[in-house]
Amino acid sequence: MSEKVTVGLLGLGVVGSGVIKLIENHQQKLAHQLGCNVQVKRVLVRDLDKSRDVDIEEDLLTTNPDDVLNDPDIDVIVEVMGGVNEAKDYILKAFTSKKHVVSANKDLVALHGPELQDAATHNKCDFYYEASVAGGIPILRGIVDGLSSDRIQKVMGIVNGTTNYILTQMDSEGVSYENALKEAQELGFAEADPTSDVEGLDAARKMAILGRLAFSTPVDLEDVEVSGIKGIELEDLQYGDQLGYTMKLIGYANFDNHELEINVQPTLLAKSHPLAAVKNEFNAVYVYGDAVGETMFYGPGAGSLPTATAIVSDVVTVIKNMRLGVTGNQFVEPHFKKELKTSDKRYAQYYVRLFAKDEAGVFSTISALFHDQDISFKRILQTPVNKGEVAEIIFITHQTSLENFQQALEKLESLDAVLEVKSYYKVEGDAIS
Ligand SMILES: NC(=O)C1=CN([C@@H]2O[C@H](COP(=O)(O)OP(=O)(O)OC[C@H]3O[C@@H](n4cnc5c(N)ncnc54)[C@H](OP(=O)(O)O)[C@@H]3O)[C@@H](O)[C@H]2O)C=CC1
Ligand SMILES: N[C@@H](CC=O)C(=O)O
Repeated sequence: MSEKVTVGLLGLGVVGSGVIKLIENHQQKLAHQLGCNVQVKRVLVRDLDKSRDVDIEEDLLTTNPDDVLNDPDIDVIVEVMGGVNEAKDYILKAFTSKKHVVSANKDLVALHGPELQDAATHNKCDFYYEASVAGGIPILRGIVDGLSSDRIQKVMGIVNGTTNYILTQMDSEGVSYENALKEAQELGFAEADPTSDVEGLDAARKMAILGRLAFSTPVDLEDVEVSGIKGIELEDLQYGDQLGYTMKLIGYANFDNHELEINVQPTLLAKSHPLAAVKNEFNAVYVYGDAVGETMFYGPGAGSLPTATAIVSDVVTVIKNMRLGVTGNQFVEPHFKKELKTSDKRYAQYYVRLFAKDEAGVFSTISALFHDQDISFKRILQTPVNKGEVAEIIFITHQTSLENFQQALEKLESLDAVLEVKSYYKVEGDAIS
């Protein structure tokens, strides 16, 4: 193998700048472990005149993708431009030109990962995308290599740094939702359009990728039920806190008997739960395997250098494969068929907050209604508001099927005494009361 391996970069934003810095700053270590230098040869950007967060020779930059994709000297393409269609085209072109690809693009991998993998295999190229899930945490390697001998049953994670940052800032610093989001954007955690962060879609994409790899089953993005953090009110965080819970946007995937439950939703976690301690832009993924039991992977889930670490580590793997004359990937050939779990088989506890007329017997009516659905309450708070005319009632249920909970909720909303069901969230773990 030659004395240097050349990289073509597609994108020089938050992550791309980190890749340049990391390759430069760790050149000695990289050369030592690889026996060759790693050099970035061309960089695709949209705007040549934009000021950059990194020192880079001007003539490395280009707005013509062919300058990168058709350069015969470039061995590895690093795609950190984001978006779906153009990025997909460029990656397919790279494979056709027999170039290996490393990508951070979860939007693309969640939607077209299997197709891109097929193209990579067909062209005998590597395709790695560690940075697409949980930024700097080597979770895909952890699952595909570290736990390859085990049968993974459950994956639960905080996989979006932006929403975790917002919830932490709202909860512990009393910062408003809008200001916390602005800070997350300024710090470079949020996507170019942060809607996908706050509406849970970014986390859903990561859960689709995790689900595929953890359970060796095909998981489509549409399989993931999603709700985001937009509607969460400060009151829910405060009542949650009072009851011993912390609000987190949780990605949840469970696979047993070929039945898959996979979703992303705001969840009240018992403060004793290991994921409850994960703050700000940090991510953590909890993996439960048949043999290993509980494991947790923790670290920065977004940001320039943490994400660059995952990317450059993928580049190192590619170069090691080149040296060995083999190709590799993060892919696990799906060998289990799956059905999505129906609501009668999905069990959880729930938090409900509602306003009701503050009249005699109202709470026993509500409790009887839930009892009829086989649901009992484990914690209750009741506060008079509006000079005692209205009661704000908060309760947490014991475990119930989603089907029973949804039916109870529907009946609750039609009760005369109930003025408004304000919010309801899944609850995970047991708070110490
Ligand atoms: N930010 C983060 O913490 C993380 C991001 N990711 C993923 O990494 C990828 C990059 O994210 P990030 O660095 O934050 O994004 P940025 O928006 O900061 O950077 C995107 C870069 O790509 C260039 N670019 C975008 N579209 C085109 C195009 N059509 N043609 C040429 N150049 C283009 C932009 O050029 P120009 O600068 O000229 O505008 C810019 O340099 C995304 O897929 C993201 O989801 C993954 C993990 C963490
Ligand atoms: N916007 C994403 C960036 C990393 O994937 C996040 O906030 O986690």
